[in-house]
Amino acid sequence: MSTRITPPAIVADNLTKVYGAEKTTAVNAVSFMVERGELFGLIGPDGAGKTSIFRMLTTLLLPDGGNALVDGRDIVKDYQQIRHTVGYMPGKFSLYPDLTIAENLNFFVTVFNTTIEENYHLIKDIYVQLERFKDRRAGKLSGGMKQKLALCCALIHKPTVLFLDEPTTGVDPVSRKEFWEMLKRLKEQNITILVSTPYMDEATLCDRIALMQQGSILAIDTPDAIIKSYPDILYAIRAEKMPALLKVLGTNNTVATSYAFGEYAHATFKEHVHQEQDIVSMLQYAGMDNIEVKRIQPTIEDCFIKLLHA
Ligand SMILES: Nc1ncnc2c1ncn2[C@@H]1O[C@H](COP(=O)(O)OP(=O)(O)OP(=O)(O)O)[C@@H](O)[C@H]1O
Repeated sequence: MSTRITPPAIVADNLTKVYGAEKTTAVNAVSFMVERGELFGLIGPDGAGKTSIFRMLTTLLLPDGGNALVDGRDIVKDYQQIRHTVGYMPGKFSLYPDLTIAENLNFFVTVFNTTIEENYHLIKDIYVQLERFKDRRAGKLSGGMKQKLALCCALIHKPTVLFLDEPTTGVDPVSRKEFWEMLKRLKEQNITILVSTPYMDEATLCDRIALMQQGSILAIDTPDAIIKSYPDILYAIRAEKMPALLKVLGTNNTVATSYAFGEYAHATFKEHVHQEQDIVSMLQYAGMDNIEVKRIQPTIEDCFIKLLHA
C-alpha cells in the first residue's frame, strides 16, 4: 500500500523581490513554512514586504530570487493549478463596485466553475449577515461589509489555502473581532490561512507568526514562544507629566530602552538589579511626581521593538 505524503501548505525558500531601476529590495531572501491547517500571520508595518510576498505566492508577481511551493506546487511553473486551488483577498478592495453583492459572488462562482450551494457551508456564517443587502452595490457597502463580501468571494471555491492581505485594515474594532472569530471557524474546516496585519494585537490570534521589517523576517514562532524569548525585564511606568518622564527615561544612563506605550512608558534597564522601588527613587530624584512603576509581561509589540534594536 502506498502512503501519499501531504506537502506543507506553503514553503517559501529565500523568496526575493526587487523593484524598479533603483533595485529596491522589497522582500529579502524570506524563508518560512506553513503547515496544513495552520493560521499563520505575517506581522509588520507598512512597507515590510507583506503584499509582495502575497502576490508572489498567489502567482501574480514573479520572484527575482528564491522559490516557493504552495500545496506542493511551484509558484512559477505550476501557476495555473495554484490559481485554481487558492483563495486570495487582496489588501485593497478588489470587487466590482458597480455589481451587487449577489452579482459579485456569482462572478466568482462562474470563474471557478462551482455553485453557491456546493460550498455554502463555508460562507454561511458570513453570508447570512450580507444576504438582506444582496441587491446593494458593493461600492455602497461599509468597510466591514466589503471585507465580508471579499472573504465570501475568496472562499466560494473552497480553497485549500486562503491568503488574506491586511483583511482588517480600516475596519472598526467590532468587525475586526468578528473577522478573527470567522477565521478560527474556517481553520476548523481545515483551510490553511496566511494572513497579514500591521496590528500587533492581532498577532496573538495566530498559531504562528513571522515578524517582518523592511523585507526581512526578524523572528518566526508561536506568539507565546516569541513573548517567552523576550530577554529583558520590562517595566510600565507612569508619572504626572508623561513628556517629562519620557525625557528623563531617554537621557538617564541606567535606562537601556524606553518608549511611549499607550498611557505608559515602557522601559528596560541596563542592569537587572533594579527593583520597582529603585526606579521610583531615581524618578523622584529627577523631579517626577505621582509615579507608578510595575513589572509587566511584554506584548508582541514590545518583542518587535526589541528585535528591531537587536
Ligand atoms: N510596484 C512597485 N514598484 C516599486 N516599489 C514597490 C512596488 N511595490 C512595492 N514596492 C515597495 O516595496 C516595499 C514593500 O512593499 P509591500 O507593499 O510589499 O509591503 P507591505 O508590507 O505590504 O506594505 P503596505 O501595507 O504598505 O502594502 C515598499 O518599500 C514599497 O514601497
